[in-house]
Amino acid sequence: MVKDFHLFSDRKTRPYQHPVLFKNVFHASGDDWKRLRTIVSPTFTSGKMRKMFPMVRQCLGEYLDVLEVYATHGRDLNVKDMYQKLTMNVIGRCAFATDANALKDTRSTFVRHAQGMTEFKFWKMLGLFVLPLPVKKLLGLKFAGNEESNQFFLNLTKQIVERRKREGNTGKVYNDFVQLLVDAEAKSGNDGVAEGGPDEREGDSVEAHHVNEGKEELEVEKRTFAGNYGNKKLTIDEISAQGWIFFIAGSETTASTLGYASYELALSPHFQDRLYDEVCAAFDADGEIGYDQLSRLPFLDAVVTETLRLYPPVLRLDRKAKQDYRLADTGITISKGQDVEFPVYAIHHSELYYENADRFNPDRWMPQNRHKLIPYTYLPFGAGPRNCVGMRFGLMEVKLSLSHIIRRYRFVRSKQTAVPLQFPTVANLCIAKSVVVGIEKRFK
Ligand code: HEM
Repeated sequence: MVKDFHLFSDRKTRPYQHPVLFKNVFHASGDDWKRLRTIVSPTFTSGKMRKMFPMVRQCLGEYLDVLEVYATHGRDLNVKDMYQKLTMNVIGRCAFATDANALKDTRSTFVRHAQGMTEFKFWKMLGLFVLPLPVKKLLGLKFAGNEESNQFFLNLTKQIVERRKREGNTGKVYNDFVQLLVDAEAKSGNDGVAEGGPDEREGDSVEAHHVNEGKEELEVEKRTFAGNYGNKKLTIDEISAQGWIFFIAGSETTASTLGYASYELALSPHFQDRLYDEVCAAFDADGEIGYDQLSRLPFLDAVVTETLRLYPPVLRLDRKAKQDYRLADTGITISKGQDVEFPVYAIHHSELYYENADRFNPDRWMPQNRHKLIPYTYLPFGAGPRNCVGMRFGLMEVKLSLSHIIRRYRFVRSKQTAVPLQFPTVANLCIAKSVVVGIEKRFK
Protein backbone atom coordinates (compact mmCIF):
# COMPACT_ATOMS: atom_id res chain seq x y z
CA MET A 1 0.00 0.00 0.00
CA VAL A 2 2.94 2.30 0.60
CA LYS A 3 6.39 1.02 -0.46
CA ASP A 4 5.18 -0.47 -3.76
CA PHE A 5 2.22 1.83 -4.13
CA HIS A 6 2.68 2.08 -7.91
CA LEU A 7 1.74 -1.63 -8.12
CA PHE A 8 -1.27 -1.34 -5.81
CA SER A 9 -2.68 2.12 -6.49
CA ASP A 10 -6.16 1.01 -7.61
CA ARG A 11 -9.05 -0.30 -5.57
CA LYS A 12 -10.67 -3.61 -6.40
CA THR A 13 -13.25 -3.50 -9.19
CA ARG A 14 -16.77 -2.99 -7.90
CA PRO A 15 -19.50 -5.23 -9.34
CA TYR A 16 -21.54 -2.14 -10.17
CA GLN A 17 -20.81 1.15 -11.89
CA HIS A 18 -22.52 4.50 -12.34
CA PRO A 19 -21.75 6.56 -15.42
CA VAL A 20 -21.56 9.88 -13.55
CA LEU A 21 -21.23 9.18 -9.84
CA PHE A 22 -18.23 6.94 -10.29
CA LYS A 23 -16.19 9.81 -11.69
CA ASN A 24 -15.17 10.40 -8.07
CA VAL A 25 -11.78 10.17 -6.42
CA PHE A 26 -12.65 7.01 -4.43
CA HIS A 27 -13.72 4.91 -7.42
CA ALA A 28 -11.35 6.31 -10.06
CA SER A 29 -8.24 4.41 -11.07
CA GLY A 30 -4.88 4.98 -12.77
CA ASP A 31 -4.08 8.47 -14.04
CA ASP A 32 -7.74 9.52 -13.68
CA TRP A 33 -7.39 8.98 -9.94
CA LYS A 34 -4.06 10.86 -9.81
CA ARG A 35 -5.65 13.83 -11.53
CA LEU A 36 -8.74 13.86 -9.27
CA ARG A 37 -6.69 13.38 -6.11
CA THR A 38 -4.34 16.23 -7.14
CA ILE A 39 -7.31 18.55 -7.55
CA VAL A 40 -9.30 17.34 -4.52
CA SER A 41 -6.48 17.18 -1.91
CA PRO A 42 -5.99 20.95 -1.63
CA THR A 43 -9.65 21.32 -0.57
CA PHE A 44 -8.75 19.58 2.72
CA THR A 45 -5.73 21.58 3.93
CA SER A 46 -5.86 22.92 7.48
CA GLY A 47 -6.32 26.43 6.03
CA LYS A 48 -9.48 25.28 4.24
CA MET A 49 -10.67 23.46 7.35
CA ARG A 50 -10.32 26.65 9.38
CA LYS A 51 -12.62 28.39 6.92
CA MET A 52 -15.17 25.59 7.06
CA PHE A 53 -15.05 25.39 10.84
CA PRO A 54 -17.83 28.02 11.43
CA MET A 55 -20.24 26.08 9.20
CA VAL A 56 -19.71 22.91 11.20
CA ARG A 57 -20.06 24.90 14.43
CA GLN A 58 -23.38 26.30 13.25
CA CYS A 59 -24.79 22.84 12.49
CA LEU A 60 -23.59 21.68 15.88
CA GLY A 61 -25.50 24.55 17.54
CA GLU A 62 -28.79 23.11 16.27
CA TYR A 63 -27.73 19.67 17.47
CA LEU A 64 -26.96 20.95 20.97
CA ASP A 65 -30.47 22.45 21.15
CA VAL A 66 -31.92 19.01 20.48
CA LEU A 67 -29.67 17.36 23.08
CA GLU A 68 -30.88 19.91 25.62
CA VAL A 69 -34.42 18.58 25.17
CA TYR A 70 -33.27 14.98 25.63
CA ALA A 71 -31.23 15.82 28.73
CA THR A 72 -34.04 17.93 30.25
CA HIS A 73 -36.59 15.15 29.87
CA GLY A 74 -34.21 12.32 30.82
CA ARG A 75 -34.70 10.64 27.46
CA ASP A 76 -32.23 8.05 26.20
CA LEU A 77 -30.29 8.91 23.10
CA ASN A 78 -30.08 6.60 20.11
CA VAL A 79 -26.66 8.01 19.27
CA LYS A 80 -26.29 6.14 16.02
CA ASP A 81 -29.41 7.71 14.65
CA MET A 82 -28.87 11.17 16.14
CA TYR A 83 -25.28 11.61 14.93
CA GLN A 84 -26.32 10.53 11.45
CA LYS A 85 -28.66 13.52 11.42
CA LEU A 86 -25.88 15.82 12.60
CA THR A 87 -23.39 14.62 9.99
CA MET A 88 -26.04 14.78 7.29
CA ASN A 89 -26.64 18.44 8.15
CA VAL A 90 -22.89 19.12 8.14
CA ILE A 91 -22.24 17.47 4.77
CA GLY A 92 -25.43 19.04 3.39
CA ARG A 93 -24.08 22.45 4.32
CA CYS A 94 -20.43 21.87 3.42
CA ALA A 95 -20.73 19.72 0.28
CA PHE A 96 -24.12 20.75 -1.12
CA ALA A 97 -24.53 24.29 0.29
CA THR A 98 -27.96 23.17 1.48
CA ASP A 99 -29.75 23.04 4.81
CA ALA A 100 -30.62 19.33 5.07
CA ASN A 101 -32.74 20.07 8.14
CA ALA A 102 -32.34 16.43 9.19
CA LEU A 103 -32.84 17.11 12.90
CA LYS A 104 -36.15 18.91 12.57
CA ASP A 105 -37.70 17.32 9.50
CA THR A 106 -36.92 13.65 9.04
CA ARG A 107 -38.91 13.62 5.77
CA SER A 108 -37.28 16.68 4.18
CA THR A 109 -36.48 16.24 0.49
CA PHE A 110 -32.76 16.17 1.23
CA VAL A 111 -33.13 13.52 3.95
CA ARG A 112 -35.38 11.31 1.81
CA HIS A 113 -32.94 11.36 -1.06
CA ALA A 114 -29.91 10.96 1.20
CA GLN A 115 -31.52 7.80 2.56
CA GLY A 116 -32.38 6.71 -0.99
CA MET A 117 -28.81 7.15 -2.10
CA THR A 118 -27.51 4.80 0.55
CA GLU A 119 -30.42 2.41 0.34
CA PHE A 120 -28.57 -0.73 -0.71
CA LYS A 121 -31.29 -3.35 -1.00
CA PHE A 122 -30.04 -6.84 -0.22
CA TRP A 123 -31.44 -8.53 -3.34
CA LYS A 124 -30.04 -5.78 -5.54
CA MET A 125 -26.56 -6.08 -4.00
CA LEU A 126 -26.68 -9.84 -4.33
CA GLY A 127 -27.70 -9.57 -8.00
CA LEU A 128 -24.90 -7.11 -8.68
CA PHE A 129 -22.34 -9.43 -7.13
CA VAL A 130 -23.43 -12.78 -8.54
CA LEU A 131 -25.17 -12.22 -11.90
CA PRO A 132 -23.19 -12.19 -15.14
CA LEU A 133 -23.01 -8.85 -16.96
CA PRO A 134 -25.48 -9.70 -19.79
CA VAL A 135 -28.15 -10.70 -17.23
CA LYS A 136 -27.53 -7.53 -15.24
CA LYS A 137 -27.94 -5.51 -18.45
CA LEU A 138 -31.15 -7.33 -19.30
CA LEU A 139 -32.57 -6.59 -15.84
CA GLY A 140 -31.35 -2.99 -15.94
CA LEU A 141 -29.34 -3.71 -12.78
CA LYS A 142 -26.59 -1.12 -12.69
CA PHE A 143 -26.19 0.41 -9.31
CA ALA A 144 -27.20 -0.38 -5.74
CA GLY A 145 -28.55 3.04 -4.71
CA ASN A 146 -31.86 4.60 -5.75
CA GLU A 147 -31.39 6.32 -9.12
CA GLU A 148 -33.99 9.03 -8.49
CA SER A 149 -32.07 10.04 -5.38
CA ASN A 150 -28.74 9.98 -7.21
CA GLN A 151 -30.18 12.31 -9.84
CA PHE A 152 -31.48 14.63 -7.12
CA PHE A 153 -27.95 15.13 -5.78
CA LEU A 154 -26.38 15.44 -9.21
CA ASN A 155 -28.89 18.15 -10.15
CA LEU A 156 -28.51 19.91 -6.82
CA THR A 157 -24.76 20.32 -7.31
CA LYS A 158 -25.22 21.43 -10.89
CA GLN A 159 -27.76 24.08 -9.90
CA ILE A 160 -25.47 25.46 -7.19
CA VAL A 161 -22.43 25.58 -9.46
CA GLU A 162 -24.38 27.25 -12.23
CA ARG A 163 -25.95 29.77 -9.86
CA ARG A 164 -22.57 30.70 -8.45
CA LYS A 165 -21.03 31.02 -11.87
CA ARG A 166 -23.86 33.35 -12.85
CA GLU A 167 -23.31 35.38 -9.68
CA GLY A 168 -19.77 36.03 -10.92
CA ASN A 169 -17.82 38.69 -9.09
CA THR A 170 -20.42 39.91 -6.62
CA GLY A 171 -17.83 39.73 -3.85
CA LYS A 172 -19.77 37.04 -1.99
CA VAL A 173 -17.38 34.51 -0.42
CA TYR A 174 -18.29 30.84 -0.07
CA ASN A 175 -16.06 28.47 1.87
CA ASP A 176 -17.76 25.17 1.14
CA PHE A 177 -16.52 22.19 -0.87
CA VAL A 178 -18.63 23.10 -3.91
CA GLN A 179 -16.88 26.44 -4.13
CA LEU A 180 -13.45 24.93 -3.50
CA LEU A 181 -14.02 22.49 -6.33
CA VAL A 182 -15.25 25.24 -8.65
CA ASP A 183 -12.15 27.28 -7.75
CA ALA A 184 -9.96 24.22 -8.32
CA GLU A 185 -11.62 24.04 -11.72
CA ALA A 186 -10.77 27.64 -12.38
CA LYS A 187 -7.21 27.23 -11.10
CA SER A 188 -6.33 24.43 -13.48
CA GLY A 189 -2.62 23.80 -13.75
CA ASN A 190 -2.33 23.25 -10.01
CA ASP A 191 0.31 20.59 -9.56
CA GLY A 192 -0.94 19.31 -6.23
CA VAL A 193 1.87 20.81 -4.19
CA ALA A 194 0.69 21.62 -0.65
CA GLU A 195 -0.79 25.07 -0.51
CA GLY A 196 -0.47 27.74 2.14
CA GLY A 197 2.33 29.25 4.12
CA PRO A 198 4.36 27.75 6.96
CA ASP A 199 1.47 28.07 9.45
CA GLU A 200 -0.80 26.01 7.29
CA ARG A 201 1.77 23.32 6.66
CA GLU A 202 2.63 23.21 10.35
CA GLY A 203 -1.09 22.81 11.09
CA ASP A 204 -1.24 19.95 8.62
CA SER A 205 1.52 18.08 10.41
CA VAL A 206 -0.03 18.63 13.88
CA GLU A 207 -3.19 16.99 12.53
CA ALA A 208 -1.31 14.08 11.00
CA HIS A 209 -3.13 12.12 13.71
CA HIS A 210 -1.48 8.75 14.28
CA VAL A 211 -1.41 7.68 10.68
CA ASN A 212 2.00 6.84 9.35
CA GLU A 213 3.09 10.08 7.80
CA GLY A 214 6.79 9.43 8.05
CA LYS A 215 9.58 9.95 5.56
CA GLU A 216 8.66 6.85 3.57
CA GLU A 217 5.05 7.93 3.01
CA LEU A 218 5.99 11.45 2.02
CA GLU A 219 8.54 10.21 -0.52
CA VAL A 220 6.07 7.77 -2.06
CA GLU A 221 3.51 10.55 -2.26
CA LYS A 222 5.97 12.85 -4.00
CA ARG A 223 6.86 10.14 -6.53
CA THR A 224 3.20 9.29 -7.15
CA PHE A 225 2.21 12.82 -8.06
CA ALA A 226 5.44 13.80 -9.82
CA GLY A 227 3.67 14.49 -13.17
CA ASN A 228 1.42 17.45 -13.85
CA TYR A 229 -1.86 15.68 -13.16
CA GLY A 230 -4.06 18.56 -12.08
CA ASN A 231 -3.97 20.46 -15.36
CA LYS A 232 -7.34 19.44 -16.75
CA LYS A 233 -10.41 21.16 -15.36
CA LEU A 234 -13.06 19.28 -13.40
CA THR A 235 -16.22 18.93 -15.44
CA ILE A 236 -19.55 19.70 -13.86
CA ASP A 237 -20.24 15.95 -13.64
CA GLU A 238 -16.95 15.44 -11.85
CA ILE A 239 -17.74 18.20 -9.35
CA SER A 240 -21.10 16.53 -8.64
CA ALA A 241 -19.44 13.13 -8.28
CA GLN A 242 -16.99 14.49 -5.67
CA GLY A 243 -19.90 15.99 -3.66
CA TRP A 244 -21.60 12.61 -3.80
CA ILE A 245 -18.56 10.69 -2.56
CA PHE A 246 -17.92 13.24 0.20
CA PHE A 247 -21.45 12.49 1.38
CA ILE A 248 -21.13 8.70 1.08
CA ALA A 249 -17.61 8.50 2.56
CA GLY A 250 -17.95 11.30 5.09
CA SER A 251 -21.27 10.99 6.90
CA GLU A 252 -21.65 7.42 8.18
CA THR A 253 -17.93 7.18 9.10
CA THR A 254 -18.03 10.38 11.15
CA ALA A 255 -21.42 9.58 12.73
CA SER A 256 -20.31 6.13 13.82
CA THR A 257 -17.08 7.48 15.35
CA LEU A 258 -19.10 9.96 17.40
CA GLY A 259 -21.58 7.26 18.39
CA TYR A 260 -18.96 4.78 19.61
CA ALA A 261 -17.01 7.51 21.42
CA SER A 262 -20.18 8.54 23.30
CA TYR A 263 -20.89 4.90 24.11
CA GLU A 264 -17.41 4.17 25.47
CA LEU A 265 -17.40 7.40 27.50
CA ALA A 266 -20.75 6.43 29.01
CA LEU A 267 -19.19 3.13 30.13
CA SER A 268 -16.01 4.79 31.46
CA PRO A 269 -16.99 7.78 33.66
CA HIS A 270 -13.35 8.33 34.77
CA PHE A 271 -12.21 8.87 31.17
CA GLN A 272 -15.21 11.06 30.54
CA ASP A 273 -14.34 13.26 33.53
CA ARG A 274 -10.74 13.59 32.34
CA LEU A 275 -11.98 14.66 28.93
CA TYR A 276 -14.37 17.12 30.56
CA ASP A 277 -11.51 18.71 32.54
CA GLU A 278 -9.27 19.02 29.48
CA VAL A 279 -11.99 20.46 27.30
CA CYS A 280 -13.28 22.96 29.89
CA ALA A 281 -9.78 24.37 30.36
CA ALA A 282 -9.50 24.97 26.61
CA PHE A 283 -12.81 26.81 26.08
CA ASP A 284 -12.81 30.61 26.12
CA ALA A 285 -15.04 32.90 28.18
CA ASP A 286 -17.71 32.84 25.44
CA GLY A 287 -17.95 29.07 25.64
CA GLU A 288 -16.14 28.52 22.33
CA ILE A 289 -13.04 26.70 21.22
CA GLY A 290 -10.96 27.54 18.13
CA TYR A 291 -9.71 25.23 15.43
CA ASP A 292 -6.08 25.31 16.59
CA GLN A 293 -6.78 24.66 20.27
CA LEU A 294 -9.05 21.79 19.27
CA SER A 295 -6.33 20.11 17.21
CA ARG A 296 -3.91 20.27 20.10
CA LEU A 297 -5.86 18.63 22.95
CA PRO A 298 -3.99 15.39 23.71
CA PHE A 299 -6.69 13.56 25.65
CA LEU A 300 -9.45 14.44 23.18
CA ASP A 301 -7.20 13.14 20.41
CA ALA A 302 -6.50 10.00 22.44
CA VAL A 303 -10.24 9.34 22.98
CA VAL A 304 -10.99 9.73 19.27
CA THR A 305 -8.00 7.60 18.27
CA GLU A 306 -8.90 4.80 20.65
CA THR A 307 -12.51 4.89 19.40
CA LEU A 308 -11.29 4.54 15.82
CA ARG A 309 -9.00 1.69 16.83
CA LEU A 310 -11.79 -0.28 18.53
CA TYR A 311 -14.44 0.59 15.94
CA PRO A 312 -12.75 1.37 12.59
CA PRO A 313 -15.72 2.40 10.38
CA VAL A 314 -14.15 0.65 7.38
CA LEU A 315 -13.38 -2.95 8.38
CA ARG A 316 -11.09 -3.87 5.47
CA LEU A 317 -9.08 -1.89 2.94
CA ASP A 318 -8.64 -3.18 -0.57
CA ARG A 319 -6.33 -2.82 -3.56
CA LYS A 320 -5.84 -4.57 -6.88
CA ALA A 321 -2.40 -5.87 -7.99
CA LYS A 322 -1.13 -4.31 -11.24
CA GLN A 323 1.31 -7.16 -11.86
CA ASP A 324 2.45 -10.44 -10.30
CA TYR A 325 3.95 -9.64 -6.91
CA ARG A 326 6.04 -11.79 -4.58
CA LEU A 327 5.25 -11.17 -0.93
CA ALA A 328 8.79 -10.99 0.51
CA ASP A 329 9.92 -14.46 1.69
CA THR A 330 6.43 -15.84 2.44
CA GLY A 331 6.38 -17.96 -0.71
CA ILE A 332 3.13 -16.24 -1.68
CA THR A 333 2.75 -14.61 -5.09
CA ILE A 334 -0.17 -12.28 -5.67
CA SER A 335 -1.26 -12.58 -9.31
CA LYS A 336 -1.78 -9.63 -11.61
CA GLY A 337 -5.38 -8.40 -11.30
CA GLN A 338 -5.93 -10.14 -7.96
CA ASP A 339 -7.79 -8.29 -5.19
CA VAL A 340 -5.95 -7.87 -1.91
CA GLU A 341 -7.68 -7.04 1.37
CA PHE A 342 -6.15 -5.64 4.56
CA PRO A 343 -8.07 -6.70 7.68
CA VAL A 344 -8.09 -3.41 9.60
CA TYR A 345 -10.50 -4.56 12.32
CA ALA A 346 -8.47 -7.73 12.99
CA ILE A 347 -5.18 -5.77 13.12
CA HIS A 348 -6.66 -3.22 15.53
CA HIS A 349 -7.92 -6.01 17.80
CA SER A 350 -4.80 -8.15 17.74
CA GLU A 351 -2.93 -8.77 21.01
CA LEU A 352 0.25 -8.88 18.93
CA TYR A 353 0.03 -5.12 18.54
CA TYR A 354 -2.16 -3.92 21.40
CA GLU A 355 -2.16 -5.10 25.01
CA ASN A 356 -5.71 -5.84 26.21
CA ALA A 357 -6.73 -5.12 22.66
CA ASP A 358 -10.49 -5.29 23.30
CA ARG A 359 -10.37 -2.76 26.12
CA PHE A 360 -11.08 0.96 25.62
CA ASN A 361 -7.94 2.66 26.90
CA PRO A 362 -7.23 6.13 25.46
CA ASP A 363 -4.02 6.35 27.53
CA ARG A 364 -2.21 4.16 25.01
CA TRP A 365 -2.32 7.19 22.66
CA MET A 366 -1.03 9.81 25.07
CA PRO A 367 2.24 11.44 23.95
CA GLN A 368 4.33 9.53 26.52
CA ASN A 369 3.15 6.18 25.08
CA ARG A 370 3.15 7.04 21.41
CA HIS A 371 6.58 5.50 20.76
CA LYS A 372 5.06 2.07 21.44
CA LEU A 373 2.92 2.26 18.30
CA ILE A 374 4.05 -0.19 15.64
CA PRO A 375 3.88 1.41 12.16
CA TYR A 376 0.92 0.33 10.01
CA THR A 377 -1.03 -1.23 12.88
CA TYR A 378 -3.37 1.76 13.13
CA LEU A 379 -5.29 2.09 9.88
CA PRO A 380 -8.74 3.67 10.35
CA PHE A 381 -7.97 6.12 7.53
CA GLY A 382 -6.01 3.66 5.40
CA ALA A 383 -2.39 4.23 4.43
CA GLY A 384 -0.24 5.60 1.64
CA PRO A 385 -1.12 8.14 -1.08
CA ARG A 386 -4.61 6.63 -1.36
CA ASN A 387 -5.53 7.10 2.29
CA CYS A 388 -8.60 9.06 3.40
CA VAL A 389 -8.44 12.48 1.80
CA GLY A 390 -11.18 13.73 4.17
CA MET A 391 -9.42 12.74 7.40
CA ARG A 392 -8.83 16.30 8.55
CA PHE A 393 -12.46 17.25 8.01
CA GLY A 394 -13.74 14.11 9.76
CA LEU A 395 -11.47 14.67 12.76
CA MET A 396 -12.44 18.32 13.00
CA GLU A 397 -16.13 17.44 13.00
CA VAL A 398 -15.75 14.66 15.57
CA LYS A 399 -13.53 16.68 17.92
CA LEU A 400 -15.60 19.85 17.71
CA SER A 401 -18.82 17.95 18.38
CA LEU A 402 -17.44 15.87 21.25
CA SER A 403 -15.81 18.82 22.98
CA HIS A 404 -18.99 20.94 22.98
CA ILE A 405 -21.20 18.03 24.00
CA ILE A 406 -18.95 16.80 26.82
CA ARG A 407 -18.63 20.32 28.19
CA ARG A 408 -22.42 20.53 28.62
CA TYR A 409 -23.59 16.95 29.16
CA ARG A 410 -22.62 13.65 30.69
CA PHE A 411 -23.20 10.38 28.87
CA VAL A 412 -24.35 7.58 31.18
CA ARG A 413 -25.09 3.91 30.88
CA SER A 414 -28.86 3.38 30.83
CA LYS A 415 -31.08 0.30 30.93
CA GLN A 416 -31.18 0.36 27.16
CA THR A 417 -27.41 0.51 26.72
CA ALA A 418 -26.37 -2.81 25.17
CA VAL A 419 -23.18 -4.26 26.69
CA PRO A 420 -21.55 -5.67 24.68
CA LEU A 421 -22.79 -4.15 21.43
CA GLN A 422 -24.24 -6.48 18.81
CA PHE A 423 -22.78 -6.36 15.31
CA PRO A 424 -24.82 -7.91 12.52
CA THR A 425 -22.61 -8.55 9.49
CA VAL A 426 -23.20 -5.62 7.18
CA ALA A 427 -20.97 -5.27 4.14
CA ASN A 428 -17.60 -3.78 5.05
CA LEU A 429 -18.76 -1.32 7.68
CA CYS A 430 -18.60 -1.43 11.48
CA ILE A 431 -22.29 -0.89 12.19
CA ALA A 432 -23.78 -1.96 15.54
CA LYS A 433 -27.41 -2.95 15.82
CA SER A 434 -28.21 -0.15 18.25
CA VAL A 435 -26.09 2.26 20.26
CA VAL A 436 -28.08 3.87 23.06
CA VAL A 437 -26.86 5.94 26.02
CA GLY A 438 -28.44 8.14 28.66
CA ILE A 439 -27.63 11.86 28.78
CA GLU A 440 -27.55 14.24 31.77
CA LYS A 441 -26.92 17.96 32.06
CA ARG A 442 -23.64 18.99 33.68
CA PHE A 443 -25.22 22.28 34.83
CA LYS A 444 -28.78 22.39 36.08
C1 HEM B 1 -13.91 9.38 10.91
C2 HEM B 1 -14.11 9.67 9.66
C3 HEM B 1 -13.57 8.90 8.46
C4 HEM B 1 -12.98 7.66 8.39
C5 HEM B 1 -12.67 6.71 9.53
C6 HEM B 1 -12.65 7.44 7.00
C7 HEM B 1 -12.03 6.30 6.51
C8 HEM B 1 -11.63 6.13 5.19
C9 HEM B 1 -10.91 4.98 4.69
C10 HEM B 1 -10.51 3.77 5.51
C11 HEM B 1 -10.66 5.18 3.37
C12 HEM B 1 -9.91 4.23 2.43
C13 HEM B 1 -8.42 4.51 2.56
C14 HEM B 1 -7.51 3.52 1.85
O1 HEM B 1 -7.98 2.78 0.99
O2 HEM B 1 -6.28 3.49 2.17
C15 HEM B 1 -11.21 6.47 3.02
C16 HEM B 1 -11.13 7.04 1.76
C17 HEM B 1 -11.76 8.22 1.42
N1 HEM B 1 -12.44 9.07 2.28
FE1 HEM B 1 -12.67 8.85 4.27
N2 HEM B 1 -13.06 8.52 6.27
C18 HEM B 1 -13.63 9.44 7.13
C19 HEM B 1 -14.15 10.68 6.81
C20 HEM B 1 -14.20 11.21 5.53
C21 HEM B 1 -14.78 12.48 5.19
C22 HEM B 1 -15.38 13.47 6.20
C23 HEM B 1 -14.67 12.62 3.83
C24 HEM B 1 -15.09 13.77 2.94
C25 HEM B 1 -15.69 14.86 3.32
C26 HEM B 1 -14.00 11.43 3.32
C27 HEM B 1 -13.69 11.19 2.01
C28 HEM B 1 -12.95 10.12 1.54
C29 HEM B 1 -12.57 9.95 0.14
C30 HEM B 1 -12.94 10.89 -1.02
C31 HEM B 1 -11.80 8.77 0.08
C32 HEM B 1 -11.15 8.18 -1.18
C33 HEM B 1 -9.67 8.66 -1.27
C34 HEM B 1 -8.95 8.14 -2.52
O3 HEM B 1 -9.29 7.08 -3.03
O4 HEM B 1 -8.02 8.83 -2.98
N3 HEM B 1 -13.74 10.60 4.38
N4 HEM B 1 -11.80 7.03 4.14
